[in-house]
Amino acid sequence: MALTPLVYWAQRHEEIYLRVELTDAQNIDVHVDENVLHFSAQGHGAKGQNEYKFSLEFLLPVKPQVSYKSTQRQVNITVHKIQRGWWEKLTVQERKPVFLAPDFDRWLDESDAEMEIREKEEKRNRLKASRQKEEGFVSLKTVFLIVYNLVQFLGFSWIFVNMTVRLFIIGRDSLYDTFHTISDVMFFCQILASVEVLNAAFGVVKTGVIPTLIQVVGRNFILFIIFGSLEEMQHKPVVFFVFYLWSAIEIFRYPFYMLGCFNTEWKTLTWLRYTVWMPLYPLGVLAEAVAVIQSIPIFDESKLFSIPLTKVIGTSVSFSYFLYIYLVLMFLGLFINFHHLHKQRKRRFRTKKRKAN
Ligand SMILES: CCCCCCCCCCCCC[C@@H](O)CC(=O)SCCNC(=O)CCNC(=O)[C@H](O)C(C)(C)COP(=O)(O)OP(=O)(O)OC[C@H]1O[C@@H](n2cnc3c(N)ncnc32)[C@H](O)[C@@H]1OP(=O)(O)O
Repeated sequence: MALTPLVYWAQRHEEIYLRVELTDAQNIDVHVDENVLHFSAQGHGAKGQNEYKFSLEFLLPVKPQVSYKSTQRQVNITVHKIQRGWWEKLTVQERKPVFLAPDFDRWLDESDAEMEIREKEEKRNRLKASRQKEEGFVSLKTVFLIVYNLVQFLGFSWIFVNMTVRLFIIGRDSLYDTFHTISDVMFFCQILASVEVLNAAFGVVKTGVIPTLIQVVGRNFILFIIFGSLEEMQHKPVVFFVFYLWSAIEIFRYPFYMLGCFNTEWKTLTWLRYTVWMPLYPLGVLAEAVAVIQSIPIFDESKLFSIPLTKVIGTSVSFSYFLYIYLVLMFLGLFINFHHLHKQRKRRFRTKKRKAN
């Protein structure tokens, strides 16, 4: 004989929740027919293992589609009201069916339910607003990076093309006045490159702060201290080699970054960005080392940046001591950045290969 299970109910403005107390329910049949919910299942209820059944005629119209979920301990049924609203009671009968009781775990009165809706809506709005803010930030960041990379690309392209054309037209003589023709743009690009350290530090781009700092500080030291402060250095051919090697990588690196901002890739450019540094980096460090070595006697003679000591010792510490230390640091910097670039190259080509598989 079919028995009636215990049924607990609660409501929201749009739904009715029913909890049927049956463990390990099987052969469950739940449907709504002419606004009456019919339930039948086999399971373990108040009267042991048996077949359990019940019907409920709802107070107001509900949608015929019902959803239910059976767990080890109970069957949870959700019925959707056709019209949003708060019901005074669940069924049309005058007297509440004996097997039916409020589900106090889910029970809310009308004002609590409204509060719940409002809270949900507020949460949704907050989530939407934060997503919009994030999207706004992402697009602002992308515009900033595009402009930055474009300016650097134009600057370094101007340097590279200008030096190449001058080498072809003037020949070897062009090596001696590189600083006077190129340095203004180089100063501009290298000062601007300091932004890259901030980008790395604040997570604007996914890269390490140390390699970027080494790159920016290293180049600016050569540009401002070695070339910028010693007029004697400015006419030396080493300026040409340093500037040429610096700009030769940047004419690939910045357009590569720019395409990345548009989520686009040009394979040849990617290959050039992650390959050309291999010969250029050691050559660049070598050229910078030559410039530092050439500047040592000039600093010794001019005593520029030397540290005066007290009269007792009667001498000063030449800046060249710092330059010897710097030469060691340069090769340490070369090692760190070579390793970093090698890692970036492997990561780039490994992920590419994995995507292709
Ligand atoms: C701590 C104080 C130290 C004092 C040190 C004194 C010692 C100095 C020694 C100095 C030696 C320097 C010698 C040097 O000047 C010589 C030369 O430059 S010779 C010429 C050859 N040089 C080069 O090839 C190096 C060029 N430079 C670089 O590659 C970078 O500056 C470097 C930081 C070294 C490496 O770049 P990065 O880490 O950024 O690698 P990725 O390009 O793979 O980028 C990583 C991801 O970030 C995205 N990204 C980076 N920047 C941007 C950007 N501006 N816009 C958009 N996106 C960017 C990039 O797309 C990568 O993302 P994803 O992987 O998702 O694609």
